[in-house]
Amino acid sequence: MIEIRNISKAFGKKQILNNINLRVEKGDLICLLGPSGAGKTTLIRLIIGAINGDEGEIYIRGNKMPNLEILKDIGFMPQNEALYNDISGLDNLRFFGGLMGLKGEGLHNSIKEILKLVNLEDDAAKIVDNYSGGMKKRLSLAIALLHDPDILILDEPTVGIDPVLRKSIWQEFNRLKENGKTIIVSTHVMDEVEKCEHAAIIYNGILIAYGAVKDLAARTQSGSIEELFFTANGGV
Ligand SMILES: Nc1ncnc2c1ncn2[C@@H]1O[C@H](COP(=O)(O)OP(=O)(O)OP(=O)(O)O)[C@@H](O)[C@H]1O
Repeated sequence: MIEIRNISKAFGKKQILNNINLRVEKGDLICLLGPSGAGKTTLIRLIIGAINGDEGEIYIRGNKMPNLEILKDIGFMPQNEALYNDISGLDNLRFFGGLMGLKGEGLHNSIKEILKLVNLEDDAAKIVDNYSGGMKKRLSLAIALLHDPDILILDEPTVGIDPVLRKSIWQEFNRLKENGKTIIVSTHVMDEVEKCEHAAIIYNGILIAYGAVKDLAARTQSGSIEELFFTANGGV
């Protein structure tokens, strides 16, 4: 479904990603886990074709990225929200929904459903400038989900979101996965990994481990994925 082949990327003299190979099957929910600066966002930007790799290729459904047709079927949530701050949350949803080809009753119903999911029903009419960080994050997630894409690529979607809502959002990711969506979620929070089926662990631009979360944890003495980082860091 999503195939990352031999991807390397440097910014200036700094090598950010080193020969990453990763295959994500349809209907998988995978976590890109890595400490801050590991290269997760860079890998995500490469997957959606926002930047080019120095080496390697990315294929989605057999199509080499970037590909405009495939992009339409991706719901992307950037780490730093790309929202219009001087209009309401509702108008942001209407605008982005329109860009994605939704209109009329379909758009209205999708917005209604999604506002419920991210718990923004009561705040939808407020100007986004007056939203808290968590509310902006939720609106950004709503925009990514609005057109019901087959593929979701979410860069740290739950940062700044309270634990109760975080739980319900993860339940929703699992429900979407059960409905056949393919989801890539980046995080640096260990406990979120356990909610994923597979995890790709990135450390200093290198994919140090990839597999089923249970298998990865079983590889370590403590049974915790965190230990993989300590091992990668020479046991420090
Ligand atoms: N456009 C750019 N130009 C130069 N350096 C960049 C650029 N984008 C990212 N970097 C550098 O690449 C490295 C990896 O950044 P990236 O944002 O991919 O990490 P990350 O794993 O997503 O981190 P975080 O969890 O903090 O978001 C960092 O050292 C960052 O400073």
